[in-house]
Amino acid sequence: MQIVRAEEMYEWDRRAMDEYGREGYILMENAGRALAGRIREKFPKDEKFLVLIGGGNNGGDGYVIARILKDQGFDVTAVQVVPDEKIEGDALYHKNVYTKSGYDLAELTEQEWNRGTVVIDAMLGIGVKGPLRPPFDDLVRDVNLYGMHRVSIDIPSGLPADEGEEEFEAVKADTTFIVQAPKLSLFTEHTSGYYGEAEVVDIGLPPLSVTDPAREWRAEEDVKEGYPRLPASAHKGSRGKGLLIGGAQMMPGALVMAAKASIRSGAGLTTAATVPGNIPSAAGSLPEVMFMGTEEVDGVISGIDTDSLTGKDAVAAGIGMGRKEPGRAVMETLLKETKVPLLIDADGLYHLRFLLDVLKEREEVTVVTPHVKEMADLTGESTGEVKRNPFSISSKFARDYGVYVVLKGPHTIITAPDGRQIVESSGNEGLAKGGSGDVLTGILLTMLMQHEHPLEALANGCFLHGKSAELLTAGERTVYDLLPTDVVEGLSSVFRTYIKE
Ligand SMILES: NC(=O)C1=CN([C@@H]2O[C@H](COP(=O)(O)OP(=O)(O)OC[C@H]3O[C@@H](n4cnc5c(N)ncnc54)[C@H](OP(=O)(O)O)[C@@H]3O)[C@@H](O)[C@H]2O)[C@@H](O)CC1
Ligand SMILES: Nc1ncnc2c1ncn2[C@@H]1O[C@H](COP(=O)(O)OP(=O)(O)O)[C@@H](O)[C@H]1O
Ligand SMILES: [K+]
Repeated sequence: MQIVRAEEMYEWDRRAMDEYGREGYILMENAGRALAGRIREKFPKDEKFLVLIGGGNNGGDGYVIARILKDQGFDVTAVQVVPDEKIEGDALYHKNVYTKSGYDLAELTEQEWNRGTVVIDAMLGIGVKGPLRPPFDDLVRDVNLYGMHRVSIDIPSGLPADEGEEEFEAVKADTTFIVQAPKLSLFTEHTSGYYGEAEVVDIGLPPLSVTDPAREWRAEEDVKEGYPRLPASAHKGSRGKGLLIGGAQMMPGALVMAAKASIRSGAGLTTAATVPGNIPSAAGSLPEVMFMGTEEVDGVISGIDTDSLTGKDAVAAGIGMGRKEPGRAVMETLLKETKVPLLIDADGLYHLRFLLDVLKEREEVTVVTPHVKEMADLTGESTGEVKRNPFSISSKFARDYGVYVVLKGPHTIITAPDGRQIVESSGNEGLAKGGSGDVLTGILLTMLMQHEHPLEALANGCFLHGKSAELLTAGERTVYDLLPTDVVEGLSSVFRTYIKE
């Protein structure tokens, strides 16, 4: 499903009209009808609806919804919250249809606020600009104040559609029925909560690609389709030989979790390279994994035998590695000498910020997997800026350095060097625990070895990781007690439910 900026949504609508011969008022009828259909399915007939209608096309959708719900016998009070001269074009057409149907408009009184049980917010859509002007400033506050179930049409009124906006006041919706395609603000941290439960409603616009390069929200079905099959003739070489490098003396756990995740997610053979002191205990808990000692200074990795890179299908480095000086040279060697896909995570990202010129020179596939803070450190932006602009900041970094970026969070944004983006939303707050990222690294290492296209590999890996958490917390675990090691074990159910033929 395409994710759009406001201007791309307008472009989609414009092309539907200008190039595909669809009339604007018919598109609005279709939109309102589809939205009313979802409202009807969601709410019982004894609800009392208060429809608030603004002065643009969002209000036009509101007129259609109010009419259709009334046609079908629902208890609806409709209020136009702007003066008559503000209603124009397709919205005016539908206002006329509404009034010719014999339906009234009401004044917004205390009584109406108290009578309604569901408020339909069709005041402002993606056309909102700047701080709210009267009467919307008070109306938005009132909608949030009264105890009705709040249903926003397309977008909670006042909320920006795109990323980047810092100051706004908006309806805090319980439910948002998004028109045709999700907007960027559904995925950014400071705005996504305003949508409440969000559902995208297909209003029947012709399928046109309006985002270039593509920006896509992953659906579960896409995962199965793009997942490489495991033939009966598979052997360990064909499933991938991976190398994981990390783990300082005080941090052996990260590497153990990543290695376990790597073999559980299907790697043929995983080798873990770490400081020699960690090997006896780690090897005891992971009999399927091969271990290799690195050079060591002060308990951290200070060098790696580059022969160990030969014969590998992918390499992941940086987890639990520590931030001491010797790590930087190790990362530099890896960037220069790894001729297969190289994934860099955690402390590896810390060192990477001093090696950006080396990164730029590197020609083979490189993946970085930062969370927001690591992304901020890599780019020199503040964490606030990264949170507000995750799409554009990821995209710029990916293009500038020719890398794949996995910006982790509740909605993980995966960007290819050409700017294509996939949003993976599986997972839940149970994953907000030290070690979740290490598990993801192990899974992604395996995915990179088994998929033809890195973008697909990364999206599928994030799906396995997130879905494992979801399935576990739907069953025996809760978001409170879920452990990263559980997520590794939970991979079996994800494969059984979503991947297996
Ligand atoms: N066209 C499409 O692609 C499709 C559009 N569709 C639907 O149309 C919606 C977009 O409609 P839109 O473009 O008419 O804008 P919209 O959100 O109604 O706002 C404009 C109104 O808001 C006002 N206003 C703005 N800022 C304000 C502020 N700060 N404070 C106060 N007022 C402010 C502005 O007032 P003005 O500046 O003119 O005084 C004007 O009256 C979209 O969300 C979806 O629901 C779908 O049906 C199908 C595809
Ligand atoms: N609230 C959340 N909802 C969904 N996924 C989450 C949430 N919090 C964290 N995650 C996921 O958990 C992982 C955490 O990675 P990271 O921040 O590197 O953790 P750590 O460094 O502690 O291992 C990422 O894949 C991220 O997408
Ligand atoms: K709205």
